[in-house]
Amino acid sequence: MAIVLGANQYGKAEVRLVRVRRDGPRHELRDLTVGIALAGDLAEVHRSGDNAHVLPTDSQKNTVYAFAREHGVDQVEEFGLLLARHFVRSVPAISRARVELTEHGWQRLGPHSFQRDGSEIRTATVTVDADGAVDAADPDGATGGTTVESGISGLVLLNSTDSEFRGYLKDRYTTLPETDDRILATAVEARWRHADVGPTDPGRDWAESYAGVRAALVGAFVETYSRSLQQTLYAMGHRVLAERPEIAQLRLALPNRHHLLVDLAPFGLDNPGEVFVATDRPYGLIEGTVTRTPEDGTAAEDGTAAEDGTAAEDGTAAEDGAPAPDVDPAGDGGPG
Ligand SMILES: O=c1[nH]c(=O)c2[nH]c(=O)[nH]c2[nH]1
Repeated sequence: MAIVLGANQYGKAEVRLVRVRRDGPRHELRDLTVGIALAGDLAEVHRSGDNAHVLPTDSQKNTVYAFAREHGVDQVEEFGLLLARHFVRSVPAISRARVELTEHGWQRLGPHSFQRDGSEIRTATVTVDADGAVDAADPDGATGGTTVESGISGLVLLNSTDSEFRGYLKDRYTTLPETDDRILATAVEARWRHADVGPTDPGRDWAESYAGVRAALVGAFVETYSRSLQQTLYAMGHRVLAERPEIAQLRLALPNRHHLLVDLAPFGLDNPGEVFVATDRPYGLIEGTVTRTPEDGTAAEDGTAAEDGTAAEDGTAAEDGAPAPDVDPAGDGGPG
């Protein structure tokens, strides 16, 4: 029985980049964490230690900083495409580059003063393979080889009413009381894939798209009378796909940040939905993908539609499926 090298990739993780634009007295700040993973013809370094095909991860890190200086940093998707295309085009052994970007927000306090935003972060994962790295001047009609997935994490939302949970299945272990009025709170973890990003597609308005998706998610959460967080999840995903034609698919992971009504009777007090304990664990975790039905209508309608969780066969780790929620020890959750 032969022993062979399987999937492999390598790169620099968690490159911390802060870019200040000082064109005038009013500075602009971008704060990113960038991860790079390169895959391709890398068998020899694993077998014999021959490094001829290996661009050092140190060089990859330097490229991030150099590109930030040379090209600036505006939209994370754009910066990711720049880097991913660069590695596939310039390193002969590399046939696929995955660049993961996380943007940490800062609010302006003054012309050169900023306050770090709360837990909300914007993300992008850009993957380019050889088809996606064709010469910009001569794309030859190619459209494959590039995927851009944008996302948001840590968007904490709360409705203090218009949420109920009742009529659920009960077995001998069910103790949860039904409720027709509860707090519904979650920290939205969403990832969405942009449709048809071609190999030379430079021209999207990523900022407008991100703002639009975020607004659709928030709008649907706020406006949906919720009978379950599952219903709210689907309403959020549905709103995004209905309003944003550029989005092909969206995955959501919604932790149910349980808020339990405190029993104040021992103190001779009533509690008409006013005093809650926000529990942090365990918490319900509601996950789902919302996608477009193909023209032939073959998509499963029973919630079993493919989730892109299939193993990649190109020597790279599969990374899809519903996004993992931010498991923040300080986060909320609970049994209710
Ligand atoms: O919206 C909810 N969905 C559930 O599946 C569930 N399960 C539970 O205990 N509470 C809730 N709430």
